[in-house]
Amino acid sequence: MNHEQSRSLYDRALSVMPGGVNSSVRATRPYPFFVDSGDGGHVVDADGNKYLDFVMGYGPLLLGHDLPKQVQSAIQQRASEGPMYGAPTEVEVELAEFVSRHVPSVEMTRFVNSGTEATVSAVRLARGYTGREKIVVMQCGYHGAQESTLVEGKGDDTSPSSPGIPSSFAEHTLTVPFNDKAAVHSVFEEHGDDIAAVLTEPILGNYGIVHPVEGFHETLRDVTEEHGALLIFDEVITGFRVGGLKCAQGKFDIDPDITTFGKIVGGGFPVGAIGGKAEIIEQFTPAGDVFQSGTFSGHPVTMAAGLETLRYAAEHDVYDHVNTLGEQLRAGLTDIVADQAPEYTVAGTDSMFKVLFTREGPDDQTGHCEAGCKQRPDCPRYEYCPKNGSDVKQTETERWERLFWPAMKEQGIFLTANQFESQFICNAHTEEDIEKALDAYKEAL
Ligand SMILES: Cc1ncc(COP(=O)(O)O)c(C=O)c1O
Ligand SMILES: N[C@H](C=O)CCC(=O)O
Repeated sequence: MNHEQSRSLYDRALSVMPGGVNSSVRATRPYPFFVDSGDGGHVVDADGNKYLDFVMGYGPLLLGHDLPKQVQSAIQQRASEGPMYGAPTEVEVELAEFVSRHVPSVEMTRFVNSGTEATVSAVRLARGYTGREKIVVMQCGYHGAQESTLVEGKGDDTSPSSPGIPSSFAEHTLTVPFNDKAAVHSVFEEHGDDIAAVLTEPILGNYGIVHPVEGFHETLRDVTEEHGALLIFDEVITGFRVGGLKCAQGKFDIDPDITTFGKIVGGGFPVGAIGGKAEIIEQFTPAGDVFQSGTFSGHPVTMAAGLETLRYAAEHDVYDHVNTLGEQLRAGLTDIVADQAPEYTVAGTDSMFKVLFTREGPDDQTGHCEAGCKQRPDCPRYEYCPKNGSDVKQTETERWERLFWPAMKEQGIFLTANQFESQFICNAHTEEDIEKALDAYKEAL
């Protein structure tokens, strides 16, 4: 493959943008390919190379790159009527109504501009509502580029995970390993009266994919209720992808107090949202006194893109299609892995998937999971499946980034270069695409 144009664009980018990119995960080695255009389930780079795309913008593109006519027209119509006004519009109300109709726990929604903004506001809201300061997050969970959750360490021994964040932020953030019910009980025994909320992704999608073990979310729900704390589900990735329009909370039958959304709910445009029980969401200004505001919030073009994307998904068999392809791909990967790299783990559900380069360590802590890593107790390798972010951290990152990812790229398959990020299937993908991907995995593995 020729990459001359990308190489030269990267050289230009490096002199005007830090690291040559606007989000760190895009800085692939030795240099990223620059995208010229999207085409259904594919992207085409500046040198004319075409890749089968399983990054899908890191999740927002449920329908793929060619938006259906009804979505395109709604976006163009809104943009042609002036992009935004600093006054409310009907389309915001319609999207909030749609979310309330479909997502079991959501009565009211505040729209913002990114997943990060949504989790920042959700944490502030939980603190304002409960009058408490501490939050509990999962080790290796990701909630965007926000001060309160960029922490490392265990329990109450936490520190910021990036320079530039005062340690006083981390003082208020406690961590537990995902899926560790005992750690959840113990953090609440010690700090229960000070904890405003537990914030978790329902499925770890940024250090994973890691599925919840049976009863983990129920434990979070029970313990938070018992101690007067809130349960916040960060559905920025899983929202309107896992569990269809009901989201992951519908699939797992859990009733969080607050849910954060992003990605798909904006139909490919910058978005975030905080939804939940009216009594809680109404604490946001101007209805309540927890300050929340934003020039671009509820942007009409974004709202139109999100609404028409979700309407399209509701009216067509989008979830059936992407979930069926997901099953097909995970089943094929499970066979390939069993044959060629039995220590690796195939993870995912619905239209999310990942092959984790788990190792058969000296104490045999990780290993290939025959049931597609859904943490099913009947899986013969249940005990070896990664249960939390630390298990995933033990995987062979260098092998993924230096050998596997380039080998897939050379075969025209675009995966996330960072091995911890999820891969996504979109409505434009076909069975032939899945077959092509499986052939490439077989070759590259
Ligand atoms: C679970 C989760 N929460 C929050 C965020 C932050 O969203 P954004 O990148 O739109 O700020 C992301 C992804 O970036 C995410 O995966
Ligand atoms: N981990 C992030 C979201 O899921 C990756 C997207 C980004 O920050 O560019």
